Amino acid sequence: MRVERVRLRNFKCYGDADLRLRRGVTVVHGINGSGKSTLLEAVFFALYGSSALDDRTLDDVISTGEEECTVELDFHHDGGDYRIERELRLRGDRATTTTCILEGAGEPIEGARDVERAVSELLRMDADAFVNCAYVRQGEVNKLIHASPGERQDMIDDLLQLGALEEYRERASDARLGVKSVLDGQREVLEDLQTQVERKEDQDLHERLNALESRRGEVVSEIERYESQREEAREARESAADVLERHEETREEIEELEEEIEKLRSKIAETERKREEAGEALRELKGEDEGLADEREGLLAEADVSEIDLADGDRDEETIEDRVEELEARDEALRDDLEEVRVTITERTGEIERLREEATEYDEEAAAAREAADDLESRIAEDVEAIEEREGRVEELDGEIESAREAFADAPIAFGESESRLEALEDDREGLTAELTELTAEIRSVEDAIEEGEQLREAGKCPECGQDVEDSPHVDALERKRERLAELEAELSELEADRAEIDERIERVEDLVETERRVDRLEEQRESAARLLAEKGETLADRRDQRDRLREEAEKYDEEAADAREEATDIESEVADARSELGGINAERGEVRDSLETLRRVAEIDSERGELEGEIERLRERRDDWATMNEERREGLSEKRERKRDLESGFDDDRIEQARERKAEAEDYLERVGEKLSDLEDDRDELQGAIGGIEEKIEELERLRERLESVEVRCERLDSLYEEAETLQATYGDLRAELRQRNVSTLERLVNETFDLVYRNDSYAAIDLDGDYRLTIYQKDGEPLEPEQLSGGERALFNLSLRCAIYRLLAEGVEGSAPMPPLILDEPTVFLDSGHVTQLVSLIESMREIGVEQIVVVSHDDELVGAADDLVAVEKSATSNRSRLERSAPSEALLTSD
Ligand SMILES: Nc1ncnc2c1ncn2[C@@H]1O[C@H](COP(=O)(O)OP(=O)(O)OP(=O)(O)O)[C@@H](O)[C@H]1O
Ligand SMILES: [Zn+2]
Repeated sequence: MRVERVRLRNFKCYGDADLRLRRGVTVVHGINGSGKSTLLEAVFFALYGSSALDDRTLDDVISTGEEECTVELDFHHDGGDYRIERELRLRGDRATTTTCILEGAGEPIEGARDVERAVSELLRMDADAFVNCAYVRQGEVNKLIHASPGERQDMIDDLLQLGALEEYRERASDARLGVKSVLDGQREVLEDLQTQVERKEDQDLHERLNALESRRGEVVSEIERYESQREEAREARESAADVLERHEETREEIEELEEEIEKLRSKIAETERKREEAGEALRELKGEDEGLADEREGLLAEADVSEIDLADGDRDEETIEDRVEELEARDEALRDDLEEVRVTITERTGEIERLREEATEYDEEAAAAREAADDLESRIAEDVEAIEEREGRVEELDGEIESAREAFADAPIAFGESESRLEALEDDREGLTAELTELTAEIRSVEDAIEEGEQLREAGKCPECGQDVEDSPHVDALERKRERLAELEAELSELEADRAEIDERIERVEDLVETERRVDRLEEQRESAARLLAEKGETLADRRDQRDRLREEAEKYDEEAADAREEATDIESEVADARSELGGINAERGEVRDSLETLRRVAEIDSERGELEGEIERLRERRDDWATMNEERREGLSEKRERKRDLESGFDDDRIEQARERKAEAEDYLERVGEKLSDLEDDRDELQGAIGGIEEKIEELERLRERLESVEVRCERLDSLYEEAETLQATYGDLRAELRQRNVSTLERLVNETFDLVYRNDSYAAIDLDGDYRLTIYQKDGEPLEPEQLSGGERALFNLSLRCAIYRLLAEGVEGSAPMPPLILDEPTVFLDSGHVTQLVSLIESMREIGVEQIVVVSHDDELVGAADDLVAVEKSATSNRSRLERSAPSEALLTSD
């Protein structure tokens, strides 16, 4: 067998992992707790399910915090490819297997139990055998050595398939013991039956039976005798009783007859009385009928129903009914007409009222229109007045404007120019004022110069340059300055005259400006007055139109009112007609109703008379019946009287006395014989019981004999069965011992060879394996050692050697070869020093050589790592706490050596 691929999801510490394994040695390494062992466990779990979990449960397998987990395993075995898939799911806090399927040769197998059985058969190993042989779990390296010889024997026997023979031997032994216990039971039964038969045979049952039967015969014949006598006595008593009874009957009959005769007589009298009463009633009824006939005649005479023939005696009901129906129909029709006319009157009257109201409304409307027109008329007069007044105002304003404009007639400027003229004049005046100021200043400076010059002249100096005057060129300058002053003063007065003139003109122009503004204001006033005038004019025209329209409307309303009144009058005459029609209809209806009443009464009388006739007829019939009845009764009465006479004549008192005596005698005898008989019957029943008891005992004896015979036969058969089982058991035992002996010697040889290979240079000479798989190790000096006495490392190697030997035995085949499982070792080097690790490596090598296709080892050891064909690194992510797998080849050299 070879694992090809393991896929895990949520299996313990694995989230998602997928690992392909190859032939050869694969070493799985990684730090503590990274998930190495879990990987191997997963393979084991895939194959055997919960059997691989020891005392743990399925929910331990699912990663904590997850709900489900899957394990898939692909493997190759004995030429075929197989695949197992398991899926677990948490339900509450318990996990269950939801999918378990084994696919490979043939139909897929489903269900945990069937898959486990199939895998055990396929690998020839159940879960126990797998951990004893193929899978060395962590810390279990010494398992095979620590096991007791018995356990070891079981393990190895199972591996070599010898277990089955032991099982068969045990089954044969169970069968033998089963047969034995049945046989013992049957023998006890046999003995018991034999003593019972003997005891019964000693009791003389048949003789006792004969004696009892002859006594029973005697008692029975005596009973018969008494019974026949009793029968005779009974007959005698019966015949006497008969006579007495008949006598009693006759007496009773006579009494009965007397009673009946009395009863008949009173009934006849009663019926006769009823007949008379009926005659009286008949007479009364006839009188009533005659009265009704008279009434009918009277009614018909006074009623005017001549169109039909209703003479007395001709009581044609149908004719009357037809007539009544006819009249009712007429009444109905009249009622409808009446209703119609009434409705017409009501409607028409309503119409008249409505029309009159309408006329009044028209009158009101006309009055309102006239009033509105009059209103308008007075407003029109007011308007005319206002227009005239406004026209006067406009004229007034025109005059004012005209007179204001006249001011410009002799003015130098035209209307509208005054403002600009005023501005120009003011500019001129400003210019003149500036010239004047300048001139005044000049005059002042000339006057100053003249004054200075005069002072200098008085001092004899030149007024111009201060030199002596005589020689000064400036002596004449003073004179010129005086001339200049005169010139300037003349100029000044001229300018002052100009300014006075301009001032005067400004004053005049300012007046004109004022006039212009006034004209403007007046013109504005005039314009607004004219506009108002025009508006008034328009309003006046509108009002006149409206007034005319209102007057026209008033006239139209008058006409409408007149029309409505006329129509109302017309309808009034219609209503009067309808009222007279109503009177006519009512009168006719009264007549019809009277006729109807008469006819109905006639019909009533007819039906009453019909009833009376019926009653009269019935009474007559009953009277006749009563008469017949009484006749019959009278006949019965005479018969009964005759019968009574006959019976009274046949009485005989002596015979009756005799019969009484005989009856008393018979009764006395019967009493005595009854007692005797019951005693005898008791005797007989007792005898019968005793006979029954003995007969039963005889039958039981027969049955016991039969059973005894059959139990004897069964015991014989069980004896031979027991012998067969004994032989079978011995055969299986012998076969197993023989096979085991053969295996043991082979195994011993193989263990020695393997151990030799590992411990070649050490101090051990040989290993001895006896028939019960007891292991003994011999040192070189010939001393024996128990395996437990070896050192830890030695024990580990020894154990592996033993496993290796078992593999080789499997490989060489006991009964044909079995394909070998992979060797799976979890931390096998724990107890080994480096020298022995080397030996372990060579042991592994030798396993490969004998044909173990696949070896998977969990180890930290460098040497083992070095010897691997494939390396699988396991590491756990610190963040997700999930393990991860990575496969790598250790070196090219190792790969090529594969
Ligand atoms: N159901 C589970 N869900 C999650 N983690 C689990 C579950 N069961 C066990 N583990 C964890 O799996 C981890 C791996 O255990 P495993 O025995 O495979 O480690 P290892 O690599 O063989 O370590 P060592 O070298 O110590 O033998 C442990 O840390 C354990 O806590
Ligand atoms: Zn001078």
